[in-house]
Amino acid sequence: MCRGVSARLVHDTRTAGSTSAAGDGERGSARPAFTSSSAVSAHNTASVIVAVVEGRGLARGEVGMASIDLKNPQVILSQFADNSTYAKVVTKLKILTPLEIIMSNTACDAGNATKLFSLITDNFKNVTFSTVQRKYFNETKGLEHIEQLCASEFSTVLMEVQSKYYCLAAVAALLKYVEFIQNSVYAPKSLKVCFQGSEQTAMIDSSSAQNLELVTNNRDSRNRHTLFGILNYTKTPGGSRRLRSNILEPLVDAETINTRLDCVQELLQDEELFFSLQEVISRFLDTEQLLSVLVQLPKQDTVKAAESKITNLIYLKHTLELVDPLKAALRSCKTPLLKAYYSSLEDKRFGIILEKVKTVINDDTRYTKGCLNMRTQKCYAVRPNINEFLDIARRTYTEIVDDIAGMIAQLAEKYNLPLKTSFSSSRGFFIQMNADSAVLSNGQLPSEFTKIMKIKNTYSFTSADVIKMNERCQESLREIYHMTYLIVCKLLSEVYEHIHCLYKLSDTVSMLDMLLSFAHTCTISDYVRPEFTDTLAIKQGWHPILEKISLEKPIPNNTYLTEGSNFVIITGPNMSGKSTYLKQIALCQIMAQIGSYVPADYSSFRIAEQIFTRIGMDDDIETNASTFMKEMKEIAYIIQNANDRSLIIIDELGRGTSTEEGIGICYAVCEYLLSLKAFTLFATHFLELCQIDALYPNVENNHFEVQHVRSSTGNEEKIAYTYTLSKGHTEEKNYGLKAAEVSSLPPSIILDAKNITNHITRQILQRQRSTPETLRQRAVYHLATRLVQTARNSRLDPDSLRIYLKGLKKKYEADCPVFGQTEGQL
Ligand SMILES: Nc1ncnc2c1ncn2[C@@H]1O[C@H](COP(=O)(O)OP(=O)(O)OP(=O)(O)O)[C@@H](O)[C@H]1O
Repeated sequence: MCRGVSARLVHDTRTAGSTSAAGDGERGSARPAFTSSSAVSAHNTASVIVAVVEGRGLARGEVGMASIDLKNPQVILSQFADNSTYAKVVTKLKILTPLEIIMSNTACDAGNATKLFSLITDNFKNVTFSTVQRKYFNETKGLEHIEQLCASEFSTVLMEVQSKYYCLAAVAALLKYVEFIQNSVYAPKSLKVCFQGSEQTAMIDSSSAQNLELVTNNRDSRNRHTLFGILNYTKTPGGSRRLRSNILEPLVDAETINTRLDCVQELLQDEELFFSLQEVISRFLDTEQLLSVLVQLPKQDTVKAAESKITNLIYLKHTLELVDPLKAALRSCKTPLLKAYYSSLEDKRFGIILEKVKTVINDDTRYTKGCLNMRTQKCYAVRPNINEFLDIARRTYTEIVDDIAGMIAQLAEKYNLPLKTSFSSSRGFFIQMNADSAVLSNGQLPSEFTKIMKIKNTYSFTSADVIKMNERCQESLREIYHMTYLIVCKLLSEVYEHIHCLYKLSDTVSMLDMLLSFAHTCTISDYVRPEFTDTLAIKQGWHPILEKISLEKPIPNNTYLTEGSNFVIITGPNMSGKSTYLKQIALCQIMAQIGSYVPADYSSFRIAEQIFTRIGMDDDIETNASTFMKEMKEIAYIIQNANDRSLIIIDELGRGTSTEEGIGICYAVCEYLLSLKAFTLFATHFLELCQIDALYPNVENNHFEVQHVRSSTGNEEKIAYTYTLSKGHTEEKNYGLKAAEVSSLPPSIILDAKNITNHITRQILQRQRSTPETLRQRAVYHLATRLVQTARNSRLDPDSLRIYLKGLKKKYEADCPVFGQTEGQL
């Protein structure tokens, strides 16, 4: 075991289960030198293995990744330059939710872990972590693997990756590792391989995904009150996986998003299409997993491997038989994407495979629920007269099953008890009896019965004879499976060349499932189709998760951000609705960018390339970071990564330090963000910050209104929340003190606090009152930015536009220096 890893594992108090051995890892030789910590994965359903490798020396920071889903035979390669926080690597890994991460042993050589190694092991404490000798990260081998394993329709990926050494090195180690743990190899030309840079999707860092409760609820991980939970009406595992990954990585291409939205619209308008499609889609099994097993060639023929291949052939037949009904459901569709899916189903290979399958498999063999039913289907899957020994073995099996039933009937007669023959995959055949309808002598079952269990009012037990018969039954079943397996393998080898059409099918099914799910959500709540422009405008939008949680519909609010007004400060007393409003905007933006309708009366979005949030949460006890340090880290991350196309949500900043310092930090951060054209929404309790609009005319102040209601006695005043956003900053003063009054603080302290607060407020306001000069600058700025926008929207040719904009800049820069800076890139 690599010392670095073992040291860490002891430190992390994780169980260290080593499987290390030397050797070159070739087939038949000693195992490759893999070192693994056997920490149980938190994600029981996780099935993705990821290999990560980083360049050395000058290439440090260049990261290659390769992942494969054991339930979906798709290899995803990526390579990118990351900064010193390795935010991209961590975000990508969080999205993949790996079962296991593998890295080179040199990443933790002699206890000297690289920064990337430490970051990954710290961030993914519940994920199994393994190291592999560096020699397996071999880019030449990686390229060979891809050439050999990639299905021909995806082979253009070779052009994309042939000079991307790090992702090729990662894939070499990954495939070697999978061969080792699965004891199987992938069939030649069977894998879907694709390259994903980090550009085609919007980036949402992992803490923003957590703040916004995109896929996991912060209080209870099983709670469905997340964006994923409210959008997930999918019927297949593939559809649900697709929805989840889309939420975490929304699209950035408006055209693609609009083609999805067209489909959702058609599904909403055509009820028959919606219901017929939903009915067919819900009959599909996990097509991706099916493909995964079909393309793996076991290195040893075990009964388990045989049984699973037969099951998968039955699933394959079931899946192929759904192609025609799916086509029929899509026949009259109108939108381009649905039409494209319809044409993809016209692929002749579906028919060819099904015909071949039917020459060997009985027509009435199908996927059924219940383990005994499925066992019978597997036994009789192959047509009679293909192998006479198989036919004999099946007759024997039937006789044994009949004998067991006869034997239990005889026992029932002998003891005059209502005995039933039952079956479970773990016990095989056994006896069951309803306790209420049985009369037992001495209240005891006859001594012949063993392994007695009673659950509620049902007894389960067996007898020595039944056990013996079960063994005979298993023996004949093994024979049947073995002979069937040989026939199935021959059949599969004949259909392999056509099997890649299933990649298209699984893609079609998961996408249709996700789009149906979006349409389904709209039938439950009144969502609207979003538009994509240069403006973020939401009319009467509401928080989609709050709508599900609360009994009444949330109070809707408007949002408006545009280039000339791209920074909104939001103020209001505690509990007035600021955080909810901020999260609602980010959630609507994500919903729009995945092709879903959004909770609003009207909505228009500017595509966001990155969505950042800094939302005040409790201290992170786990990482022992103080509130303040956590805030600083999060804000530093935003500053390092934000660009002109970002959406930035900041919910309070500078809380963990003194007020003056807090205001200072907020002010400096705002000024930096104001130098970008990003859309920023900033909620704060520091009312001093609202004065920044005097200097920066692209800043808008909004606040949440509250009302003051007198109690019936007229002695007390209470705050009533309206959750309604209004222009300007809040006029509410000392609401913290009002909250303190309700607490048990002594009245003398509250009185002192009020006096001191009033004094400081007067001083600050005097210093910051707007001068006539700043008011004039604001007016000039508004006029100039409006002129810029009008010119941009006009049909001026690029040269004339450039000259006109230059002229504007020259004319207004002297009167309003801020205009010169913010519109400097005219
Ligand atoms: N638009 C709305 N409609 C109905 N209820 C709302 C709305 N917005 C917020 N609420 C309710 O008010 C509660 C408090 O809202 P929120 O946490 O957003 O306030 P806040 O202003 O951020 O408070 P603080 O400043 O203390 O963080 C929410 O939990 C929610 O139940």
